[in-house]
Amino acid sequence: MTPAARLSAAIELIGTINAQRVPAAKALKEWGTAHRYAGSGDRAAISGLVWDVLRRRASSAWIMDADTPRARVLGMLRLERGMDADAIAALCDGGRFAPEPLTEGERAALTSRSTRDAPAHIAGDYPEWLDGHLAQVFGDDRVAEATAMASRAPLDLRVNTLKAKREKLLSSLAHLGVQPTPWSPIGLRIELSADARSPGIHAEEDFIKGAIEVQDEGSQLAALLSAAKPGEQVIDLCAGAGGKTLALAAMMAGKGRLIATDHDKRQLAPIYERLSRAGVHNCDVRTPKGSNDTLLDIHASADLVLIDAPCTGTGTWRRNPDAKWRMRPGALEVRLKDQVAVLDRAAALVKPGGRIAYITCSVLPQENNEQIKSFVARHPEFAVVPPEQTVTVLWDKAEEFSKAALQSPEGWLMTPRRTGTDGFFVSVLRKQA
Ligand SMILES: C[S@@+](CC[C@H](N)C(=O)[O-])C[C@H]1O[C@@H](n2cnc3c(N)ncnc32)[C@H](O)[C@@H]1O
Repeated sequence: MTPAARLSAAIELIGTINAQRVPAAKALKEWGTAHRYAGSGDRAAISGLVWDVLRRRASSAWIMDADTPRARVLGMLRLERGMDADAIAALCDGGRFAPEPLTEGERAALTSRSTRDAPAHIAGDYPEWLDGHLAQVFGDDRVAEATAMASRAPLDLRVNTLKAKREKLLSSLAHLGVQPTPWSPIGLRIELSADARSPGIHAEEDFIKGAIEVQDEGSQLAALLSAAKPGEQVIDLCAGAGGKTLALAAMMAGKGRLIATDHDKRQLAPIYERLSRAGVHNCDVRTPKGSNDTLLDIHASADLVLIDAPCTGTGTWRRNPDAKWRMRPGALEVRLKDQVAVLDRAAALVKPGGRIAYITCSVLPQENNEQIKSFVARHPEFAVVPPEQTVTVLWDKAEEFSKAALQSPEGWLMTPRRTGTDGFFVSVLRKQA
C-alpha cells in the first residue's frame, strides 16, 4: 500500500471506531482480517496512524475546526507528526486509493490554526470531566503533562537479575537498539518510531530463557521503591499477571518468602508460567477458591505488603490512548472503593515495624495522596515513610530523580513529562513497631 492508501485506510477506521463505538484494537484486528492483502508493514503503519489520532483526538479536531474522521487524521498529521500543509497535500492528491485533495478551508486551518486558545482539556487531549482532577495535581502545567501523557511510549524491558546482568543484555539485544533506561539500574529501552512493527520480544532467546520481561520503567521503579529485601516475608496482594511479583522476586534474590495473590483468579493465570520462566522458586501463589480468604493464616507477620492497586490507569494513557476517551466518572468511584478495601486488608497483614508499598498507575489525586491521607486517618498506627528516605534505593540517581518526580508528603508521582515513564504513584507506609 502507498502512504496515501494507508492514510485513507486510517480515515475509514477512525470513522468505524466513531460510528460503531468499538475499541480501537478490535476495529484494527477486524480491518486486518478483512484486508488480508495488507502486509505487516501496512498494518503497523495504519495502526500507528489510528493510535496517533486517538492520542490527539480533541486537539486535532480543534485545529481543523471540524470533528470528522478526515479532520482528525489531517489535524493529527500536523500536530503529532509535525507535517506542514504542503506535505499533507502531497499525500492527499486524490489519486487512486488516496484521500481527496485538501480544500481551501483545510489548507488554511493547517496553516494558521493552533491550540493556543483552546480550553485545557482540548489542548491536552483528555475528557473534560477530568480537568478539575488534573488541575488539582498539575495546576497550570496540566496541558503540558497531559500532552506528554498522550505521546508515544517506548518499549521498556526489565532485566531479571536472577538470571542475567544488564551489561550482557545490552550486547545480546543490540540488534533491537536497546539502551539503558535513565533511572532503573535494571531497565532497557527500545525507542519505537510511529510506523514501527512490534520488535517481537517474546521470540527473543533472552526472553524465552527468562532473562528479560516487558515492564515500563515506572513500574520497575515502583517495585524498587518498595525496598523488598532478601529474607523478608513479602505479600503481593494485587499480583494479577505478576509484573511486580517478578520484580520483587528478583530483589529478594531467591531468599525469603514471597506470597502472590489476587481476588480475581483469572488475572493470576499467567503468573505460573512467568515465575517458572524467570527461575523464581520462593513464590507461593495463592489462587482464590470461592469466597475463602487466601491469606487466613497470615496474622500481622509480613515485612512488606505491596499493593499494586486497582486504579483508573490514567498513567498508562500513552500506551492505550483509546482508554482515556472511554473512561467514565463511575469507574473512578468503583476504583476508589476497591483501593480502600485492599489498603484496609493490607493493614492487618503487616507486622509491627513492617511496611505497605501502595502503588497506582494513575495521576489522579483521589487515588493517590487523598487515598493515603484517609488511610492514615483510619489507621493511625501507620505513618508515611518520608519520600526522601524511600528514594535512596536509587543510589546515584536518587538526587536527580527527586528533582524530576513530583514529591508530596505522601509519596512520589512519576509522569511521562517528568520522568519519561508511565504515570506511577508510590507511597510507602510503616506500621508502628
Ligand atoms: C494494577 S492490577 C495488578 C497488576 C499486576 N500487579 C502486575 O504488575 O502485572 C490490579 C489488580 O488488583 C486486583 N484487585 C482488585 N481488587 C482487589 C482486592 N480487593 N483484593 C485483591 N486484589 C484486587 C485486580 O484483579 C487486578 O489484578
